[in-house]
Amino acid sequence: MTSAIPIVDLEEFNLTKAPEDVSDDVQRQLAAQIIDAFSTVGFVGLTNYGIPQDKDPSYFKNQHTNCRFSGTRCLNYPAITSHAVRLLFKDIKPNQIRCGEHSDYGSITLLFQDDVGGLQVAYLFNLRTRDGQFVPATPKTGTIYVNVGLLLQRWTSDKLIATVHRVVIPEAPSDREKVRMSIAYFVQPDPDCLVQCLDGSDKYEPITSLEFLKMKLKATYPE
Ligand SMILES: O=C(O)CCC(=O)C(=O)O
Ligand SMILES: [Fe+2]
Repeated sequence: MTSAIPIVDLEEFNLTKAPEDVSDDVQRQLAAQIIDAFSTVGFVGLTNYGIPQDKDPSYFKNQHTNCRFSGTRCLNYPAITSHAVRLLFKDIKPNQIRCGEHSDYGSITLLFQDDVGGLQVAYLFNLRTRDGQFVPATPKTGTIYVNVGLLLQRWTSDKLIATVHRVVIPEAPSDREKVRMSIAYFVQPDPDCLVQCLDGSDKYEPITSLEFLKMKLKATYPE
């Protein structure tokens, strides 16, 4: 079965203007269309990867009926001109960080990136010791990049490992002199969904989706 991926036509929103010159209403309409598109695409193609055969294929879909706790983040990484480099930085080191290494919290993340590059994912040689190295997640036109989140790792008792990723400043001056934009949609199961190991093991304590999200947010943003 194929499902059409909704298209948000940015032309309508005249994004050639500076963000402060686009009215709040237009920005709100655009955000609403993007969120709507993400929640329509929903939870794609996850059955059969670490998910027991006896699970109803709609099992995950049924745990994602309410997108109120899923989040959208629009990221704008400013251009770094040679002039700014001379003024502000002595030099830009290879792999200088723009967004530090982390894994996302939810079940999956759908990420749209432009063609500037810089996103890297950890390729783990050894899952136990977590030895590995960062490799580029090169942008491909017409594709959505998907991360496995920490909650899905817990759900599948580590059969699916949460993607460790980061964003670095591109090495080529022609790339870092461009603005980089990405849009991430963090898919979160329904708040009261009880996430317990699908293989029946007790590797992780059962926890509701909302409790897990709260725990992660609290650790990231302590009061
Ligand atoms: O900007 C990107 O490509 C990645 C952003 C990201 O990983 C995040 O917001 O969690
Ligand atoms: Fe992320």
